[in-house]
Formats: sequence, structure tokens, C-alpha cells
Amino acid sequence: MSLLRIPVAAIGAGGGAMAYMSYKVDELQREYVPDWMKDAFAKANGFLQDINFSDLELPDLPDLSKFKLSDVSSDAIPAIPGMAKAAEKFDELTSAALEASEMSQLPTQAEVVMKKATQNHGSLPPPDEDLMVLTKKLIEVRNLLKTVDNNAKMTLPSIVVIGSQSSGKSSVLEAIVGHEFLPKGNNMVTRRPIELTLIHTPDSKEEFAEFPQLGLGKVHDFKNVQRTLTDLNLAVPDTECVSNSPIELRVYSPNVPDLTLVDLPGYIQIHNRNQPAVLKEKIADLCESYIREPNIILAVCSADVDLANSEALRASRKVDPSGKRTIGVVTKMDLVEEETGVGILKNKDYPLQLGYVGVVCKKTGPDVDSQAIIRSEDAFFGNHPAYRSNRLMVGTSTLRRRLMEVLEDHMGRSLHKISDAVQTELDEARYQFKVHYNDRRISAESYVAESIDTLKQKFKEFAKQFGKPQVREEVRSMLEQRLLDICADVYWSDSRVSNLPRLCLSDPFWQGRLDVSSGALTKSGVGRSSVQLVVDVLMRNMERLTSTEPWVHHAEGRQKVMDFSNDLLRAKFHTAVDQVENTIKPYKFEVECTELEWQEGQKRAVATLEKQLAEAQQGLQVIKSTVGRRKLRNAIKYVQKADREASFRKQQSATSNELETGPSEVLDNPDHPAFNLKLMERAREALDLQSRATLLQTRVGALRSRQCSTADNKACCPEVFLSVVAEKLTYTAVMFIWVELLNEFFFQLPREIDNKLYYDLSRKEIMAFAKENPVVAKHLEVQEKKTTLEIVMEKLRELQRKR
Ligand SMILES: Nc1nc2c(ncn2[C@@H]2O[C@H](COP(=O)(O)OP(=O)(O)OP(=O)(O)O)[C@@H](O)[C@H]2O)c(=O)[nH]1
Repeated sequence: MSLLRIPVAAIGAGGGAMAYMSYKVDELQREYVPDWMKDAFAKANGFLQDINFSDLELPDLPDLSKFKLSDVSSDAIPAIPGMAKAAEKFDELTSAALEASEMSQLPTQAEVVMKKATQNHGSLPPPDEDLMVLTKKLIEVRNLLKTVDNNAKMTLPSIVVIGSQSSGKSSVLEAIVGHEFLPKGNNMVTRRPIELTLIHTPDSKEEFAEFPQLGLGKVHDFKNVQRTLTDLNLAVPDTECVSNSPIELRVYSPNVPDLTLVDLPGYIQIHNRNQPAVLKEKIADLCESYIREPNIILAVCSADVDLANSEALRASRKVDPSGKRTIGVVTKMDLVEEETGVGILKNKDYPLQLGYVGVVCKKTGPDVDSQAIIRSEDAFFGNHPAYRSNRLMVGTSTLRRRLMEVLEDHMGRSLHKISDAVQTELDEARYQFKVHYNDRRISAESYVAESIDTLKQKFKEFAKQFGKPQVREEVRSMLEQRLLDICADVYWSDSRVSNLPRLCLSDPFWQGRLDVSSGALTKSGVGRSSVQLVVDVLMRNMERLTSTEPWVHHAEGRQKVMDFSNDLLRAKFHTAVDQVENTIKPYKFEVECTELEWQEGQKRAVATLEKQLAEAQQGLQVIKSTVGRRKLRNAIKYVQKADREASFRKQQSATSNELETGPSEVLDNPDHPAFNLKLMERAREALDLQSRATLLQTRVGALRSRQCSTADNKACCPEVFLSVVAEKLTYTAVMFIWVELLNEFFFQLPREIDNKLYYDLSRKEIMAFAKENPVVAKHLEVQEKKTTLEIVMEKLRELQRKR
């Protein structure tokens, strides 16, 4: 609504009083009332002052200073006694003034907008509170809605900038923002849409940008903004040319208006080596997706190019034929004659309802600031009065103002539609929340806390179960295995072992063997292997604990648990190893053994060997049942015969000095089982198990005998003695592993879990963690959607109330 047409309408209707009121109430308007009218107002004012309002029977004379033009109904004027007379007088005076004036027309809206804007170049025009609040709030709403989902019905309009390459889009946007920040270069540097939100911050001097998707925080240097935008754009490979995925950028400044703008790649005319034919189509498609309803199209056209050839106008006409949501921006006005420029801006040839704004955004040097560009633009239009006298819209400041108005207007018009869409979406979100989650609210923090508690609880249970006896069991079975290896190596592979009970009594050689065996056990790196064994058990356990709900969903969290568990154990590893080695050192020289220890050792040794015997017998049984007894017997016989023959032939060839030997009946006969290699293998396995079982039976018999019931006959019963040694090593090792490693681990781990998985995380990381669990993610998503839509709905209602 034109600010000054109201007084005209008022004059026409004989509503001089209303014009007077409007003159009184709106300071801003008064500035733009021409002098001749001011005189008329002043006279009318004098006349009105003669009226004694208190004599009039007015119930409540309104406070004029609070009046808005829209509040005044012209019907009310005649109803006020005395006012009709005032209006009559005013009419008389203003008509006379009008006649006297050379100007028969009041200034157009364009003139008013331009005057306001140019008087405030560089900074923003004085704020129109309602306009600012609505746009600001709706931009807030828009950004909130963007976090919900892409329901097209809930989209508030943005201003989409389109134009041919080099038409001056970037220069216009930079002039609006007041900073050089867009990517520059010949190599098609705008490859992705840049969704630019400008946020006017009147109470702050700070100017900065933010990339909400990148989380870089505030970027104060606009050169860095430019660099980041260039990197993000050039990350789109040449082969793809352009990408539909937008870059979000927000600029906070006291010098920018509240606007949402989208910069798009420029239309290309011809294609060259770097710009394949398909690129033209891709850019056109991308632009088309953005210039749809409800967006406002900022069609950038260069003044020195015929509007008939403007790609921007061509594209906008396709989707907005009547031009009701297209603003033309004519750049490079300095490159055309005044007459041509005026012709374009007159909006006659290619009319747009929102009109054309002419600008000059020419950069005169590399470091020219935006103020200088605007000053030189002002100077240019100042030197070309035809633009002003024709009441045309020119200059960047006019453009800014115009964009604010248009955006506000469109946003305002979208208000009802969007409110309905949001309400529908909110009802759905509330329904989902009720049905699926029974209105139960959760938070990412509470989920993380619960997950941590579960893990700590499980760890506590494990720690309870993994006491000293269990650790001993682990170390003992490791040393028992070592004991068996030593016995196999030192005793059981010796053909004299069956005579050991007799030989050991007379031959000191066997005492020496015993010392060697004991040394092999005590000097086998028990410190390192036992600590490593416990570490492995603990790590395996941590792996197990984190492989259950809810940790199965958190691969990174699980890895973190494994990493800090490992760090805790590694920090203590070497001390624990050294301690164990130091404390078992005496056993490397001598191991004393009480009768009681011997008896316990005897029991354990018998049990160990019996277990081995049972395993051997069971293995044999399995082979028998899988191969078949008879077949196995035959195969064993064959293997034995073949072995005998092989050793005989070996002997023969050795004695006959490698004379040629004839073919073997067994080995060279293709019908023999020798050619069933699998069966041969099984037969050999069975033979090994048989001889192992026989040996173990003999040794178990020996260990059970009276000879082995006393420690005096150590040399005859090495398995018992080594078992005693292993037990002493086990006790000592576990005692120190417990003190040096486990105590610390059990104490520290729950604290590390708290620190590393909760306290060290930012709010964003906590949220990301929670959303790794698909069930929680869905719950949070519905809940967040509902909450956001409730906030949006509240804001929309408030705005509707205000309008
Ligand atoms: N004389 C004059 N030159 C201008 C004006 N506005 C922009 N230019 C120049 O025109 C050239 C192209 O301007 P840009 O703003 O980069 O154009 P663009 O449309 O963003 O170009 P692309 O990003 O390549 O699509 C630059 O050399 C500007 O300095 C103007 O008003 N007058």
C-alpha cells in the first residue's frame, strides 16, 4: 500500500482530517510529503486547533500519535462533529495548493522507496517494525521447518537468484550483503545452490557467517567464507558439473536485511571444452526446481543485453507468466545510455508486476569495499536525473528494501496456507507419538546415560564373577598346557620312559632332567604370558559386553570402549609383568615342596593326565566310528606294514650303497589303501592316539603308585613335581596381577566409561550417538518433529494474531 496515496484518497473523499491525522501520526511519511502539501497540512492543522475538541461530544478521542492509517475509516470522519468542517476547509486549501503546484501527481511508490533507501545508503533503512518482525519470525519458522522434513507444503518462500553467466548475480548478492564472499573464477565456480539466510542483528556490531551443515562456528573473515564456498563448490567433480545438494550459509549482521536468498549456477549459452552440452540442461533443471511456487524469482539481466535474450526472464516466464512473483534486477546500468536504461526500467516491454530495479555494482578495484560500490552507484544515479524524474527504482539500497517488502508480502500471504499445512503435519506427529510411543518423552542424554549404566552394570557383574579363583584357573590351565609340552618333550618322547619308575631310583641323570624341566617351566616367561593371558580374557570380555544391546548399534562407541580398556591395561602391563617375574624369581633356582603340596600336586597331575587320556581315547573313538572299525584296522595294518617296509628299504639302500631296489608290493600297488590318502591320514592319527593313550595310561599308573605318593621320589614323578611348581607360579603370578592390573582396571574402567562416553561428548555427539540406534532415532525424530511443529505453530499463531 502506498504511503502517500492515502492522503490523496483522503483528499478525494473530502477526508482532510484523515490526511491531517496521517500527517501527524507518521513521522516517516511526513518526510516525504512535498512542501506544498505540508503547507496545506499546516493550515488545516491551524484550523483544526481552533476546534475545541473538548466541546465535542466524543466518547474517547483517540490519541492521534498512536494512530495507524489503516485504523482510520473514512466513514468515521463525517461522524465526528466539527471534523467534517475541518475536512471541508482542508479540501479547499489543498485543492488550491494542488492547483498552484506544478506537480499534479504525488510521488510514486518507487520514488518513496528509492528516497528512503538512498538516504540510508550503506546501512539499512529505518526499520518498519511490523515488516521486520514478520519477515524475521517467518525466516525463523522457515529454518525450523527445514529441520523437520521436506514437505513442500510447509515451505516458506525464498528469493531465488537466476541469471546468465556473468550477468552480475554475484555482484548484486554481495552488494546486498555488503561483503565480497561468493566464489570467483572462470571455471564455473558456482556448482551447488547456495541457500543464503541473512539475519539482521540490530543490537550487535558483530558481523559473521555460519555454515550450519559444517559446524565450523562463527566465521568472521568473509575471505574464509569465500574460500569455504569455493572448496565446497569445487568438490563437485567436473564430470558431474553441478549438484542439487545445497550449501547452507547464514550471515548475521546489523547491516543486512532479514532475507532468504538462493544463489544458483548461471545459465550458460554456449558450451565449450569445460562445459559439456548436458551442463546447460542440468543448470536449467536445477534452476527450474528452485523457481517453483512459492519462491520469488530475482531475474538478473544485464542492461547491455537485450531483455528479449534474457535466460532468466525466459525461465521465469515459464513458471510465472504474469510476473507476479518475479522481480527484474537490471545490472550494469552504467554500460547503457540513460535513455535505454530508463526504457528498460519502465517495465513496459517485458512487464513484471513487481517491476525492475536498476543497479550498478561495478567493482573498480581488487579491494574495493561494498560501501564504495554503493557510493559510486549513488553518484551514478545522482548524475542521471532521468531515472529519478521518471520515478524508477534504482540502486542497491532500493533493491534491498524492495526485496524485504516483496518477501514480507509473499511470506505474509503464505501464512494461512503454511499454518494449515503445519497444523496437519502436527496432528499427524502427535498421533504417531501417542500411538507408537504412548506420549513417552525420551532424550538423547537419558538414552546415553542408560546405555552407559547397562554397560557398567554388566561390567560389574563380570568383575564379581572374575575373582582370584577364576583368574587362577585361567593361569593354571595355561601353565598345565606348558607342563604337558615339557613332559612330552623331555620324558614321553624318550623310549626309556616306560622304565622310569625303575631307572629314576638309580640314575642321577633323571634328577638332572627334573631340574631342566622345572627350569623350562619357571623360565618360560611366565610374567609376560600370564599377564597377557589375563589382558586377553579381559579384552574378550569387553568385546562380549559391548556386543549386546544397546551397544550393538554403536560401532564407534564400542571401538572407544575397546580402545580405552586397552589403554588402561597397557598402562599397567609392564609393571605387572615385571612384578610377576620378580616374585617368581626364587622358583627359578629352587622349588621347595611340602608333603601336602605334593599330595595336591599328585592329584592334579593324575587329573591332568587322565583328562589327556580321555581326550585321546575319545579321539580314537571318533575315528573308529567315522571310518569303521574293520576298515580302520586294515588301514592301520597297512600303514604299519608300509612303515616297516619303508624302514627296511631305507636300511637296505643304505647298506647296498644306494643300489637300485625293486618295486614295493605295498607302496607301489595302486589297489592298496595307500592311495586313499585321507584314510592313511586317519589311520596314522589313530595310531598316534593309541600310542599316546598307552603312554598316558602307563604314566597315570605310575603317578598313582606308592612311589609317587611322596615328594622324596620327585625324579620318578616329574608330572607331579611340575604340577607343584605350576601351582606355586600360578598363585604368585595371580597375586601380583591382581594387585597391579586387575584392581586398577576394575576401579578405573567405570570411570573411563563415564568420562569418555558421556562427559567428553558434546551435545551434538550425544545426539548422534543416540540416533545410531534406529529405534531411538525414530522415537527422537517423531518427538522432535512434534516439538518443532508445536513451536512453529505457536509462532505462526502469534504472527496471525499480530496481522
Ligand atoms: N560495468 C559493470 N560491470 C559489472 C556490474 N556488475 C557486475 N559487473 C561485472 O560483471 C562481471 C560479472 O559479474 P558477476 O557478478 O561475477 O556475474 P555472475 O552472474 O555472478 O557471474 P557467474 O558467477 O560467472 O555466473 C564482473 O566482472 C563484474 O565486475 C555493473 O553494474 N557494471
